[in-house]
Amino acid sequence: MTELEQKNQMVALAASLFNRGYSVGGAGNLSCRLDGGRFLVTPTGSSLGRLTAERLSVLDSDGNLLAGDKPSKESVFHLALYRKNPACNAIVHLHSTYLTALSCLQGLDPANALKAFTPYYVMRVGALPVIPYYRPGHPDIARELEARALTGRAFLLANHGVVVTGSDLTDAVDNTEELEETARLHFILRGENIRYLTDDEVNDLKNRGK
Ligand SMILES: O=C(CO)COP(=O)(O)O
Ligand SMILES: [Zn+2]
Repeated sequence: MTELEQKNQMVALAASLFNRGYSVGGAGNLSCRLDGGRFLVTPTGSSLGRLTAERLSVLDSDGNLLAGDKPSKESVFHLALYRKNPACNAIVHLHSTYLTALSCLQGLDPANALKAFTPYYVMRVGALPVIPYYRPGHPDIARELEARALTGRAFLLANHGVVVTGSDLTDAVDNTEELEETARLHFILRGENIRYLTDDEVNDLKNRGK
């Protein structure tokens, strides 16, 4: 894909998320790797529904702005995840409704906030570790994510939202949609007697991939 195609893809996927209610206002940010060790990040304060290719931020690996508007205040944690995990090529951060609701609950298992009850959750995400609360843009979010970068594909930011990685931007978006749907089902099924997948069933899915 050319750089312009990557930019146009980010604009289109962000608009698709916005138009289906996965983000509201100026919340959330997306990023992906570009060639030459550079990164494409959504500008700070921008609505995911109204991005333009020319204004997307292009950063070097130290976070210096090479082109476009001022980058997301969360670009520090995006860059930390890329630095630590070479398999991560794209990141989606959202305040989507059901995952954010989940992030506000007391007593979540810090190792996994969502126990598996459907196969696609296991195949795309697997587990959802919880990062303690820090204000948006706080540098310690990057430190916490970096420490867990190799242990999973998605992370719940307490009282804030979610961070989801992928092998490319469409993969990261697909992982995010699957995860948000799983959180929605979690709330729909609250109070019901759920049959969770067994450890054997989960391991069988992990060995097969997507
Ligand atoms: O979700 C956000 C902060 O956590 C949005 O911040 P930015 O507008 O700087 O990307
Ligand atoms: Zn946020």
